[in-house]
Amino acid sequence: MMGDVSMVFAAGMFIWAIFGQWFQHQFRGHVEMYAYKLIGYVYPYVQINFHEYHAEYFERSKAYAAIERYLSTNSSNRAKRLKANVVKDSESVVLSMDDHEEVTDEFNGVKIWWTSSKTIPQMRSFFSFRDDDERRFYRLTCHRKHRDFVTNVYLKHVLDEGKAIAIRTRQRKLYTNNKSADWRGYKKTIWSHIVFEHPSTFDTLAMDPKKKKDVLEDLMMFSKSKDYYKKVGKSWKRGYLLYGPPGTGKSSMIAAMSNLLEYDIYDLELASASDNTDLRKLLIETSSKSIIVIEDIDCSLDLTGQRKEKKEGDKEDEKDPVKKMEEEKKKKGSEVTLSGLLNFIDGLWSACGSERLIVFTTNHLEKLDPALIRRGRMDKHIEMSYCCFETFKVLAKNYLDLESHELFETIDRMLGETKMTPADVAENLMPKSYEDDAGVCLKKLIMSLEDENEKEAARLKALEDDKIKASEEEGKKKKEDDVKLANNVIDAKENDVTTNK
Ligand SMILES: Nc1ncnc2c1ncn2[C@@H]1O[C@H](COP(=O)(O)OP(=O)(O)OP(=O)(O)O)[C@@H](O)[C@H]1O
Ligand SMILES: [Mg+2]
Repeated sequence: MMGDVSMVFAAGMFIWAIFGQWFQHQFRGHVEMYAYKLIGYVYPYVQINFHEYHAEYFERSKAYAAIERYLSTNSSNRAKRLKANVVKDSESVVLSMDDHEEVTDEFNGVKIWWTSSKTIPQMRSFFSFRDDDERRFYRLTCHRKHRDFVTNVYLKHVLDEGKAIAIRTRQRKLYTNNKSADWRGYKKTIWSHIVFEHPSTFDTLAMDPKKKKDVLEDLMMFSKSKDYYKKVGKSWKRGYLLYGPPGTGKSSMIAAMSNLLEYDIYDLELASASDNTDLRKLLIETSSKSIIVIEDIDCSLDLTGQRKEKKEGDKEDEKDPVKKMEEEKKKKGSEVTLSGLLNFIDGLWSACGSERLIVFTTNHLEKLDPALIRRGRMDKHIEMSYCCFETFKVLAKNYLDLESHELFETIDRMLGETKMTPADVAENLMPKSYEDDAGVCLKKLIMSLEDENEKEAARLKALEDDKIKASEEEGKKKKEDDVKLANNVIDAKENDVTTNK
């Protein structure tokens, strides 16, 4: 009997030895699970962690960055220990919560606790991409009963606020694709940039008030129409064509647009883009909330010419592919074609970003290919023209702080007769010495206008003289021709007479 018992016991020990570990593991798992459940019943709070880096992404988490911004603005005055950071590319200092600091936020009567923490991994990975492997995270704690409110409403509010703060505090940039400024250390960047600070605004921009209001409303409408564009199935972008003589404020208008909407500017030099693929790469690298500018589009490339050239050369190319290769090799500089540019503006790739303006400027509207400026590509055509009295009044207000003056009437009349660009008017209105008061500046402008008037009159007279001279010469030539013809007829008759004899 004892023998049987000991055998059963030994077998039990044997089975335990084999499965014990497994049982232990399972058992511990169960205990932990129930412990958490128990804590769940007793501990009424929910915690959510937001890590700075996700395992599979090298990029910093956008949510973490947004929370950081939100907390630094909303709670940095409440936290006792702060961390100061100098924002890259700027001189401003941004304060944020220090590690292991806790702040309380209240939203719609709901209390939320935020702590900032970090974990240091036990084993540092051998191939570490980042300098320090500390994993920072923000931990949100809220009451269990507010869980849905916090995850659905509060977090959205935090992320939206964080995004808005980033836009408010960011410095706008002016990018260029000029090749000479292309190299940064070891890494080639397609766009290089400087901080954009241009003082031009819609207040300082002188143009017909009606036109200005129209442009302003158009821009504001665009910036608020995200949902509308989605509804109608259009990508959220808009094309503006600014045309007019040099010095009428086209570039100033672009700066004013950027200042109004707080968009970055990408100044695209078509001649620096080597081909259509390069152009596409440039497009992909632009960010949302930006203005892509191509200045003097008529001079940038002979786009129409290139297209015609290709059409004419097509048959030849088919005949002789070697010749084609040679020609291509010979071609230096940019190979951007009109179709490449059209694709850039509204091809499939152009939809990869959102909230973008594309602005073309030109001095010669008539030189542009109609396909390039049709509505849908260049949705709004804005003419910047010579200075009229309304334009002058804005300039007088800006440059001389003047709303009315006895000389205004004369200037009004003269501007009606003479064409002068706002740039020239502005130059005349600018005081050149400390003694120059408003009256002196206005007189200077009147003198300039008179000069221009005289020049214009002289030009017109010269034109008229040329015309008269040309018609006189034509008349003279006609007379000479008539005489020659008459002489020829007489000669012919005389010849007839002698032969008949
Ligand atoms: N409409 C305007 N309102 C205010 N200032 C203007 C205006 N037009 C020109 N100016 C002044 O003249 C200068 C030149 O203007 P701007 O560079 O904007 O002209 P543009 O139309 O871009 O000329 P271009 O065709 O040669 O590029 C600006 O610095 C600005 O001070
Ligand atoms: Mg310009």
